[in-house]
Amino acid sequence: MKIAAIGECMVEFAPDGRDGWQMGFAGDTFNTLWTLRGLLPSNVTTDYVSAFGDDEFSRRQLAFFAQHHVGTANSPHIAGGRPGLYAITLDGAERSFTYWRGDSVARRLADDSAALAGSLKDRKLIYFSGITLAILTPTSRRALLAAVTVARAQGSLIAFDPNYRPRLWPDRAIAAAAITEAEHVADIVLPTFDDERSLFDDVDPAATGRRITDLGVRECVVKNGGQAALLCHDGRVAESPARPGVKAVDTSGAGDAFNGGYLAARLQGREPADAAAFAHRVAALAIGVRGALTPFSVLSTARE
Ligand SMILES: O=C(O)C(=O)C[C@H](O)[C@H](O)CO
Repeated sequence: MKIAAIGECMVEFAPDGRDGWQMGFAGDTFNTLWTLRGLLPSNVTTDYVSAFGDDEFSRRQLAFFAQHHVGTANSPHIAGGRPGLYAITLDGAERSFTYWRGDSVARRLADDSAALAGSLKDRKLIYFSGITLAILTPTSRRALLAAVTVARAQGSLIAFDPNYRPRLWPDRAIAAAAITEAEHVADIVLPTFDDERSLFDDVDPAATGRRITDLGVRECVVKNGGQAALLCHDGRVAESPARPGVKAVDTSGAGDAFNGGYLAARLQGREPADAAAFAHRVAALAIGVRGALTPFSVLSTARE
């Protein structure tokens, strides 16, 4: 089995708990792919599709990928390019992000459409997000959606998290239009209710689920922080309760880890309700560690 995620992995500065920072690598779609890598058998080919630079930070990033058996398929490696950077600040365990990513090399991930098509070929699962869309020019965004559409027609399962980050978009209407367009080519949509409320004025998770399934999406799980997620599948709607009494250290990447847990379980043939319960368990592990990535040794404790 071959899976891929498309997007931007940045250099991450996460609070180290002693008034300093620890450096790592993270980015929403990478966090989800990482979770899949940690949960799925080692013979699953796992590629992160992006664009990479050639500076010291790019070299370290690629070494980090290689060390964890994450490939880069046909992603372009661009001379002079460098990764974006973000820092996590915490208010208690609740995270917020500061970015330095205006000229990050990942913005060029769809410039070479032949390379992109090659990277997406023969994938069981392709995962991308609203952040992937937000970092691209309108032309590159069209190229990306065209490539995903072709891959879907050839049999890939497409999963998408709208992951709305207002600061990355020129305005709300452009974000709403691009995200809705992506949902039209997705089989599984994994939104977070707070994002959807601020982008689409949804009144509750049920409204989010309805709006997305009305587009023809067969499977949608609306995450809602520490509360129950809403599972909409084949016309049925059910709540998936969150785990009680989870102690949070850093909520960064919780939704991404949930997505990774959900998709890993679905790829292994588990039913949506079972997959969502598993995903809550994985997300609970993710918020117990600093930074957006959960070590594989911790992820392995999510399995029964
Ligand atoms: O906000 C982004 O663009 C990121 O990818 C940083 C974080 O790792 C991610 O948002 C966590 O969900």
